[in-house]
Amino acid sequence: MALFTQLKSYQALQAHFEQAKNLHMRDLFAQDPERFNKFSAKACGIELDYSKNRITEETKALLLDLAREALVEEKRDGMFAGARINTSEDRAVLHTALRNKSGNPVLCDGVDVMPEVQATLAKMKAFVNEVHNGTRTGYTGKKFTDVLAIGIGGSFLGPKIMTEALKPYRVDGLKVHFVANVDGAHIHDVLATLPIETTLVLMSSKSFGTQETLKNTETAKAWFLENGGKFEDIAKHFMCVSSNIKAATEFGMDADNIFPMWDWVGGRYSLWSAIGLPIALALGFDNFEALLDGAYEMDQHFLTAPLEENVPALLGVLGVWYINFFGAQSHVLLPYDHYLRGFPAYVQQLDMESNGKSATPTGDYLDYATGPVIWGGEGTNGQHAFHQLIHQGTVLIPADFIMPLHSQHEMTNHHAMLASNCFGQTQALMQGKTVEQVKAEFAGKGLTDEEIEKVAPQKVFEGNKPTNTILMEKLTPNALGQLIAMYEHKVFVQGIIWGINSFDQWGVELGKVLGNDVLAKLEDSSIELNGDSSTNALIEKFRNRNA
Ligand SMILES: O=P(O)(O)OC[C@H]1O[C@](O)(CO)[C@@H](O)[C@@H]1O
Repeated sequence: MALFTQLKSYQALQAHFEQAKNLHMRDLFAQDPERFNKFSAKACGIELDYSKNRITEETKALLLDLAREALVEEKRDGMFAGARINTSEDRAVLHTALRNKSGNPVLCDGVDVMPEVQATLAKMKAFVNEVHNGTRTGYTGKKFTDVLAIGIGGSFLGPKIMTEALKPYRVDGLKVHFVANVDGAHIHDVLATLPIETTLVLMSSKSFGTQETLKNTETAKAWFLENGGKFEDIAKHFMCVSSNIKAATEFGMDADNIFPMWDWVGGRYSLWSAIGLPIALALGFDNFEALLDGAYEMDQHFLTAPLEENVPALLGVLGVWYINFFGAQSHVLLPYDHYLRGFPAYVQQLDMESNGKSATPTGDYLDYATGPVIWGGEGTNGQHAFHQLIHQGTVLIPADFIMPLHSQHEMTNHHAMLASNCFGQTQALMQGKTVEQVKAEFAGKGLTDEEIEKVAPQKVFEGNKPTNTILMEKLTPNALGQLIAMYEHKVFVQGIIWGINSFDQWGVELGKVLGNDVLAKLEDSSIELNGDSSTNALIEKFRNRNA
């Protein structure tokens, strides 16, 4: 397969870019009252307004040619059908099977994975219901009141952020707490609030080999044993989710307390598996099912909608337009919903761990940009902080504004005010403010021409800043499932266009290996310091910190 920049459609886009880069969206809107209708699309419950992008109909057609030439549709079908597209780990990529509601089999190496998926969902459901109705209790027979969920990365962000996002749907009587960081401060503070007799510890680690998670679980176990729990009570209080059943059993997990997952589920795509148990415990199994249903609906849209109306595909190619032609290096997510405030951090792992790559699966180094820096924060707070740079800074930052039309709490006029800020921001970013408008504002204020000349450029907004507005009726479990799956598929589309493997994460490995080497040296001062002078000096400082 040719590299992205060698594709015919890439060359066509490059030629088109030379004139498209000079267009201003202000003019494009003025010329065409139908622009919103032409550049908006619907995917199940999600509506995408992408009219405030620096594109024409020709740009859209050329970008979709690029997606077609890169074989996005064929590779999408391959992923859903269990092709081993994660080549460096020789794995299929089948998170979509975890929410497959079609009743059809999904084959991985000729074996249908659906019976195992369904059996695990049934086990999760039974477990969640037993915890909720009190038939599964702690060692003193009392109903569980708290869950301590331990995990990191994909075994933490999804469960934590989605539990937060769906706060209004939480069941009463069971609090879910998360610990990820190996900084002892995190688990210290959480354990201090937990009652031993009624706390369930749920450890999530696909590999069962992640240092932080193992350490935090050992600490939780020690806390349990030191505060009244007995060794024989551990099985009542400690559960885990892992694809490494052997390591989990060796660690002391009771075989019945292990929820399986599979190597064809990537960590950052795993909240749909038993990794999502904290979500199900916090919200009830029906709400977890609704999250899966929403993702399934988005899967169907991604699989069947023509690219011209395919929301994840459109988001994907628009990102490529800014990254590879305009040179954008970051992309900002701005949820105008307090409960979605953690969502940018979720998409940050999803996108950056997937597409932060610089070589192809066939061994070519890339000479073009791939995944951008993903960042963001909740609106309206960001408007009073970092939006300044998006409006008037020197770098181009495409933005996704995410806005539910209904609030979870219809407080007087709050929601109209929130929406007005969201829509007003995208309008300001698009149209900007010309120097003529600025000068007209000075008229009659008694300023000299010289003073006006000095101040005016600082008040000019260039505008022409691209934004997508992503609307949904309300942030329900179903809508959230759709939203997450939409971003998963956007990331997939971009990875295919760039010709990279979006499903491995070798970039995190070196740090883990060197971290273990350093730990040995910190714990045993007889080990010779044979690294670079900086790392040696830092280790020395730590070794001597009590001297
Ligand atoms: O679930 P595990 O195996 O503990 O891994 C946790 C996380 O670590 C990573 O490998 C990154 O360090 C992520 O991809 C993964 O989600």
